[in-house]
Amino acid sequence: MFEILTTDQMYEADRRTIEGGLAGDVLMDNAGRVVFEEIIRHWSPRSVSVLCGPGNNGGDGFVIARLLRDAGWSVRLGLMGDVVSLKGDAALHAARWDGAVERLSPALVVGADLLVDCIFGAGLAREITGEIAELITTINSSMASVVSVDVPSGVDGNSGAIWGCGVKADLTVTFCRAKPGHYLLPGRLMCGELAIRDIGISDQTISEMRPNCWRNDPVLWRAGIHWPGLDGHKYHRGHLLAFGGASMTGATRLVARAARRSGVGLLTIVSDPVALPVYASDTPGNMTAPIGQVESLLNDCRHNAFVIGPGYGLGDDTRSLVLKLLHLCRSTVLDADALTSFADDPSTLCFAIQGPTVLTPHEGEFSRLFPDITGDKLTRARAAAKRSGATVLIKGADTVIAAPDGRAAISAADAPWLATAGSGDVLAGIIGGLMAQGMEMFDASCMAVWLHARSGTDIGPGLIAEDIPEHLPGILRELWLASRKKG
Ligand SMILES: NC(=O)C1=CN([C@@H]2O[C@H](COP(=O)(O)OP(=O)(O)OC[C@H]3O[C@@H](n4cnc5c(N)ncnc54)[C@H](O)[C@@H]3O)[C@@H](O)[C@H]2O)[C@@H](O)CC1
Ligand SMILES: [K+]
Repeated sequence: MFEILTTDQMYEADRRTIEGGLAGDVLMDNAGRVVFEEIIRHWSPRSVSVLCGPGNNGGDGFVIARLLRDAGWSVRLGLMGDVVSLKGDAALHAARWDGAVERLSPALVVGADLLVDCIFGAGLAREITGEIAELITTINSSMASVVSVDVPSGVDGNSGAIWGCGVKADLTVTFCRAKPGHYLLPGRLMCGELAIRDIGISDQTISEMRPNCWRNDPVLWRAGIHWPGLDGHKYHRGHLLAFGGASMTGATRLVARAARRSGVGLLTIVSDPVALPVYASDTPGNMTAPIGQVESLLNDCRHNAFVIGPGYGLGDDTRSLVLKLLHLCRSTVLDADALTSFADDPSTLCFAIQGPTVLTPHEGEFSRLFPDITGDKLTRARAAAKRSGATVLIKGADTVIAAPDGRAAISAADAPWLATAGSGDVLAGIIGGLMAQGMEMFDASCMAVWLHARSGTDIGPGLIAEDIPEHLPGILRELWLASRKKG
């Protein structure tokens, strides 16, 4: 259930399922039935208005209305357009509804305790205007609970964008697999609780769609974790070089702490000599080295991973050091100043990326580096990954991680507490720490985002960035114990 399908993939899965022998009207009946089940699971009987659009999303509404009425609920149904204009399975299920069909209007909202939003689903293709826009405004300002079918009407299933206006749901019931728009902002904010329900489309049909986008979950990357063996040596767990700024020392101290908590064997902070005492006194396990020794440090290939950018400072020196690191083709995480230093010349950065490299921009850094790449976050992350050859992670409440080969994951975590100073530095440190231990760049990025988000939800209000590394051992222990049980 972790795959995320585009609306076209979902249409194709429906088509193949129907071709495989499950009639379309049965599929629609199944769809309506799972929504009905979710409704009776969430609410006791009350007065319901089912709001149906002109397509198959509306067709689902006729099934839901029938099942609710058969269960004894008081149901009104409104339809956009005429019943005679309905086609295919929607027409068939409309014929099975023998209650009244009202005109779809704000009048249906009055007196209803529950609204079932079946206006538009995957077929929404243009801006919502006029009467339907007014209806949506009325829905959103009513006191009634709202269930959206497939997607909240107005939300684009592929991008999460809103076509003019959108229904704000308490519960969204979607079928088979989620779509990007369920997790990408602003769509995600419109969904409320998300229920993903099986309607009879097989797992095999889904795998034939070759999905390459997932909700970020341990299932994706847990097999790629490099747990130390009993005979493990610290050098088997990598030696990360974290490049520290001369004045903003807090950022790299957080990078270092997070990398070490993620399990890296050794860590050296390399910085201007002026700041070394600060780094050296931070915690006894950190090693330090002056930037003047960088050549000899880099000649030692046991230094197998680098993190540079947080608090490092902008400019030519940063740029040339980054290019020197990239030339070595070792695991490299570029964040903050290491990215912004290339704002005037992003193609030089992209050209230099040959080895396993992760870029971790927030939205501002992303647009400075890839000003011509537009669209939703998933599309942009994929385009930037393809162009640069790096794994690109665009941070935010809906963090997207994209690999150059097109694979992508979207974080579905609910951790607003992570929006705090230093949180991004910690994330860069975890990624670097996992890559130093040998984890593949996409897996390491996904795992780091997940650990970071889990820490955010576990710690909750009051979280400061310093808390996150300290929280990692408990979560890692859970993952480790789970891996031993499976083995
Ligand atoms: N066999 C299938 O394909 C299944 C489809 N199902 C449902 O079918 C839905 C998709 O159905 P459709 O492809 O018919 O699409 P929709 O029902 O989402 O909407 C398409 C209709 O809305 C109109 N429309 C689109 N944007 C509009 C706008 N801004 N203003 C006014 N009219 C607009 C289109 O002209 C078209 O008539 C899914 O979301 C799901 O709910 C489910 O029943 C499961 C099975
Ligand atoms: K809908």
